Amino acid sequence: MRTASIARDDLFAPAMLPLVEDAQGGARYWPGFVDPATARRWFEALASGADWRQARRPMYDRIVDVPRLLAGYSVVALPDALPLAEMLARVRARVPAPFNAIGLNFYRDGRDSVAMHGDKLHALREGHPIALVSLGAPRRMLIRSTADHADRIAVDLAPGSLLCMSHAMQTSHEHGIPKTRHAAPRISVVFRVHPGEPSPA
Ligand SMILES: O=C(O)CCC(=O)C(=O)O
Ligand SMILES: [Fe+2]
Repeated sequence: MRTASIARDDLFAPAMLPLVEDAQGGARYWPGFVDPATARRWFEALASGADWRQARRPMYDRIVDVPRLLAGYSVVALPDALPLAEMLARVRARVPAPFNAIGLNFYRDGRDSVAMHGDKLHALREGHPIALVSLGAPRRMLIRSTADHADRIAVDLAPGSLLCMSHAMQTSHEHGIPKTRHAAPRISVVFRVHPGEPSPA
């Protein structure tokens, strides 16, 4: 397993780290996408102001809580009280895609997680990437090849970082945030291009 971990104050840290290569840009990671004060301000505003909900899903013969809180917004109806329009503009300046949907995940502690998965292709417009901003405490993401699970990368997603994953990678690879012993709260904000929704100009 390769591990991509970069200290925030590492003067020699690269601005962008390629994690996976493919014809659509693969996975690229910007550890210092925004400054720490901005990342803190975004975290506080979203933690207290987003419309968090506890989703439930069937697992075998039971209904269980999804192990994290979720929120979601269309970019045509962003609440003024949240910094999502500002975040969208910053993300689009780095990753120019017509993002029209924003999904948020709240990992309250180390027990919250997301299982290894590829994002659902029917919910993504062909050819467009996914951009993911991390806020709050760092958490480790695992990325592995769907064909060869031993081919794995671990990246410690830092607050204020941006991870961009190609559309093609949602079938060639899986990603997830495993449970961990100790973790302070983290929010991830995921920008996607949904097929059925209007896109901004
Ligand atoms: O929280 C993360 O960094 C990953 C979230 C994710 O994979 C998803 O929302 O599909
Ligand atoms: Fe995902």
